[in-house]
Amino acid sequence: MATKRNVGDLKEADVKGKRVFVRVDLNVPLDENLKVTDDTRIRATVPTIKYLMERGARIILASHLGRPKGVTPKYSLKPVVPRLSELLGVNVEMANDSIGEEVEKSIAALPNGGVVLLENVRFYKEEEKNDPEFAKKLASLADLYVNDAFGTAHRAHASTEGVTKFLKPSVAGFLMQKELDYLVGAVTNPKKPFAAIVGGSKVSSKIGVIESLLEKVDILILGGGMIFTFYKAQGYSVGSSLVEEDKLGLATSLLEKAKSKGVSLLLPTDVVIADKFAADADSKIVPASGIPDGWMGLDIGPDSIKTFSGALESTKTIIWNGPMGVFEFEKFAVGTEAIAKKLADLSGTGVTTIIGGGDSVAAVEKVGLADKMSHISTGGGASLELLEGKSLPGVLALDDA
Ligand SMILES: Nc1ncnc2c1ncn2[C@@H]1O[C@H](COP(=O)(O)OP(=O)(O)OP(=O)(O)O)[C@@H](O)[C@H]1O
Ligand SMILES: O=C(O)[C@H](O)COP(=O)(O)O
Repeated sequence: MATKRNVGDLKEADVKGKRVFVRVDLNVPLDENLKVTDDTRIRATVPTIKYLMERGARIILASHLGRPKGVTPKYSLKPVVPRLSELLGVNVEMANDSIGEEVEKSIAALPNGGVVLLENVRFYKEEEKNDPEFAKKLASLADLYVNDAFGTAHRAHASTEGVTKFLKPSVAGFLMQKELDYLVGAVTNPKKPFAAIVGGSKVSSKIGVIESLLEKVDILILGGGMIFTFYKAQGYSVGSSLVEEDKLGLATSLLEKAKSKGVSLLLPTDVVIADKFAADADSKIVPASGIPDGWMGLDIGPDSIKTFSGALESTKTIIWNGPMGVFEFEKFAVGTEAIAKKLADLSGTGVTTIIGGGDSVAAVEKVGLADKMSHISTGGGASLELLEGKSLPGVLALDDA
């Protein structure tokens, strides 16, 4: 199925005085005191909401938080309200539910430019079941639908998909549009040479992405825990590094596929190994073929950083998904941070750099380089599915442009 990109535009809609149902992804991390620890997703919703406020819309925000089974106070969206209100410069009203009479009353009393946040839609099991009756109840709250929840667009749930059957027009918000422009745009029509960097823990979770990218890229760089499955498939000893024994054949066939497609597939030539999986492990640098028994590879080595950086210099578009090593341990974050710095430098020279969600975003943020990249996705699972070439139900459900 082709990935849809040309979706209905919010700017075409007449919103003054209208009740606008905006699905956002406010699924943010909270600490044990229910304080928001990363407000990226809250900040990312602001342009769409402010646009609607400025045009006198009456804004109904809906989101999920976590994966609650029924009504669960620790998954309430209340902790999001202070930061959201601060960013928008208005007092966002918190509803005590996502459907029902009380909610309808709050919406009826909402002035033009006012904002109400509904309670976690996943407090109803009907949300994830994409129950049409629940979707209809959500739809009845509003006059039009805006989906700005890119991070949840891979879920066919009542508030992301079902609701569009009962509420028209159904258009994309600005964040959704930006994510599609970068992630679909770059992959379908990249400025060449086009490179992808894929890391993370396991090859099994990235098979779809690697296979899909092999059809499009000129250079594919692999790092992270998955490289040891490739090494073992080539006959190297890998000590106690992470290996997926049942994926050795797959690794070989991916290497062959790259060759037949003329893709330059780069594996690290040296690795940083550790005597245990710990922040304070003893470590040393060895060639890829020289990992002794009892040691495990936790990062790419300096020669690999040099080779990868050199290869990236010739490119015009780079997509990165998944860290190069166990970046949560300072000692093994060097490779990931070096790649982040390289991408930040290349962005400054006009290369399009896209960070496709998940842990690589956390790594880029940790080193303070997020604002240097062309685009940082707010979606983990959603961006992976897009890079795999899949269509997202929350996008398919929107009106065509
Ligand atoms: N050599 C390694 N050995 C073991 N684990 C590793 C290694 N290199 C990276 N990792 C781990 O991989 C994890 C990230 O893998 P994952 O596949 O989840 O990445 P991601 O795609 O960025 O995240 P998401 O799945 O959320 O999109 C990190 O926690 C990191 O510590
Ligand atoms: O964080 C995410 O990936 C999205 O908010 C979707 O959440 P989910 O994986 O619980 O559906």
